Amino acid sequence: MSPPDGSETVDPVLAAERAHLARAAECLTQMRAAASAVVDAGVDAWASERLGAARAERLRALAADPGVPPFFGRTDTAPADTAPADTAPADTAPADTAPAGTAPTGTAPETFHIGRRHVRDAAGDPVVIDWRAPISRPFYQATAADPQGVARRRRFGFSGAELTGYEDEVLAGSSPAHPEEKGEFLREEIERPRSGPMRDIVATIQPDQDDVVRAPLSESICVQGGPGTGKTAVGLHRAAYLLYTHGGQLARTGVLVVGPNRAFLRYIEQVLPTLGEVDVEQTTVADLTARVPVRAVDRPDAAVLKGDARMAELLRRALWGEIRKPVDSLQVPLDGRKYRIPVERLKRYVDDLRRRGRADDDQQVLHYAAGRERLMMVLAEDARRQKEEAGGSPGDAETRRAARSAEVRAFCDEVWPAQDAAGLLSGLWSDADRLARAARGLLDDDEQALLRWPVPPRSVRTAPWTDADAVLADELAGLLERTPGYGHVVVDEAQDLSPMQCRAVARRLAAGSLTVLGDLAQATSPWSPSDWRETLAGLGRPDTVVRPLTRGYRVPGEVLDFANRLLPLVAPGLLAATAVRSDPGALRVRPVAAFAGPLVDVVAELGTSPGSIGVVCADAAAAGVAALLAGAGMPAAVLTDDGAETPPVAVVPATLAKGLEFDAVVVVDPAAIAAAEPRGLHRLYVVLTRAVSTLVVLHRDDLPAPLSERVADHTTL
Ligand SMILES: Nc1ncnc2c1ncn2[C@@H]1O[C@H](COP(=O)(O)OP(=O)(O)OP(=O)(O)O)[C@@H](O)[C@H]1O
Repeated sequence: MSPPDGSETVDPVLAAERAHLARAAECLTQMRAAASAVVDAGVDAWASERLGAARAERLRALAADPGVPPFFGRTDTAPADTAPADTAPADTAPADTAPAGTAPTGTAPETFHIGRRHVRDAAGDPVVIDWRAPISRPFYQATAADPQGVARRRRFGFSGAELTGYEDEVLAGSSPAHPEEKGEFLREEIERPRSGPMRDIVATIQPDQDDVVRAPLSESICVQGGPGTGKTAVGLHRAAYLLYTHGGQLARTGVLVVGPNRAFLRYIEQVLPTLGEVDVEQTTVADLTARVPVRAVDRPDAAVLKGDARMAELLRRALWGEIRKPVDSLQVPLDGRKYRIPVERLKRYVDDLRRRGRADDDQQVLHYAAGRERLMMVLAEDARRQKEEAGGSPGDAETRRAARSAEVRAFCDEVWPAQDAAGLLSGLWSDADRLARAARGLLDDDEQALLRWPVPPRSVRTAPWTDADAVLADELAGLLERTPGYGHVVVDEAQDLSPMQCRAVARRLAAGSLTVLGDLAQATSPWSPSDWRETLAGLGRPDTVVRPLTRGYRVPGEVLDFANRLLPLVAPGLLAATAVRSDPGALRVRPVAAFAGPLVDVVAELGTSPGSIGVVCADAAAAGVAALLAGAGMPAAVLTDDGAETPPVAVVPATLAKGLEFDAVVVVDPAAIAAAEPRGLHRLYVVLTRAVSTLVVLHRDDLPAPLSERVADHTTL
């Protein structure tokens, strides 16, 4: 490590790097001034508005957060046989013109400072290279065995915006890095106390993570990774990378990030803006499918059934079953006369269109609502043909009028009635015969009974809609009309998606690609798969390659090993993640006679160290735990799923803990967490893997079997 800031000796390297930092900040200020000074002279109002929006966008992208330094790393290239000079940073070379992905060798040494965004000087020469540019890749990928043209990699340490130190790794033409230096920055970065939302990991992305981040846009990827292996971080950085690399294409089609709940979204939502990407839509499946006002909760067996893939066929039948066979001929008015279409021809028209609604490809299929419109036009065109055959020449406007005529409308209302998703679903749940027709051969009588409302609601709006109903209404909406798709979708905690939720995400995919993130060992929903095939097929990308991430960054080894004892029970055969850090004091397992006193003591003690605190307990206990801690004068409150701010001491209902992390975690009554739901051990596995620095487990009852072995080793309180 370099001398810390304020040491007696003035390190010339540090001084030179600080000068470069100041220069980069100055150049960024100039870039911002130049962007805001552009005027839209000589353009019309529309173009001016567009340019204004583009400029605002560019200004937002350039807005420097004073806490975020313009660069975090540097690579020095050198001719293959030349050792790097340990001197001040040379002026950066025109890095953008270097060959993609490799630093040049056999040429004069070059220096590239790597930062969150590109910074150039007044002459247009790069001062900082965007981390996503091809030339930045060796910063993440180079090793002593494969230096990729990099002679030395330098990582910078900051305190706020002030550059306080650096760590060098000599890669080419020399021995590997000094062992005591390598990895220090990674450890410090991980252990920096959390005081708010999730941070980006752009300075320390690891090679296996970088492979996922930079995979081509055309490639759909499924990342299976144990707790804290960086799946969420990698998915978000991939979104940022793709937007940088395929900006034009993705600006049109968009990128969507789907997370499990609003508490999780709130935790991750700042990562992409910090990386300069403000236009990514981040949402939950519930918000994506909010087609009906949810005001009720399904019985567990009903929820399971409503998430089942059979529901897709049931709904398809229910909707297309609304179409009736024409029973009589039709008179279509055109230009003052009526033209008769015989019933056989009407049947053929309807059948042809109905067949086109069966195609599997959502992009090719004729959607129900479009089919109705099409039928109106087909009928009007039939009349037009008849008139032409009789020597007339009706125009387009007349034909369109015929398509809208009362006669044609009445016919379509009868034969191909207009539908809306909520109304149709309400009809199914209220009308046993209608449901039975759609469910024939798919669901037995008991299953149908599970779906029906005991009392028909007074109106569609006030019906007892549930989350699972919303997903079904979204499926129907997707049959009625084409759902707009995104160019790339990142879906997190995907192991929990029901088959019907998978379909809802797949509908948003259009022709785009997918990044699926998840961990089968953390699967807590009733649909949880034992391998990824089913989920990937449900998401419409069955050929997606599954890539493992196995290095655990969040959780210290002692804690991860403890939680991993559950793995043979929760996910037999799954490769366990191994922690990159170890801390013998990180795990404390403490048997207690009652929770109240020890809990208050432990939280008070943890509160003396900086960082976030999460107290995780069974959902039913959360209010009581929060009241207890608040009563003892602590800033504790229950974490909610409405996206509200996380309290300083967050009392986390176990079912909300997924995806979250805290510097210190207290797990209260693990036996109650495990007993609270059918996949309670999976939930416990999630809960035990949320701590970055310290995990305290308070238990009154025996711990689940694999956890109680040798547990005395960790009983330190
Ligand atoms: N390369 C890295 N450098 C620094 N920190 C990292 C790195 N990779 C992951 N982390 C940190 O480790 C923690 C866990 O990452 P993340 O939440 O993305 O993991 P995950 O695999 O999604 O976990 P889980 O499945 O348990 O929710 C985060 O604080 C993240 O910032």
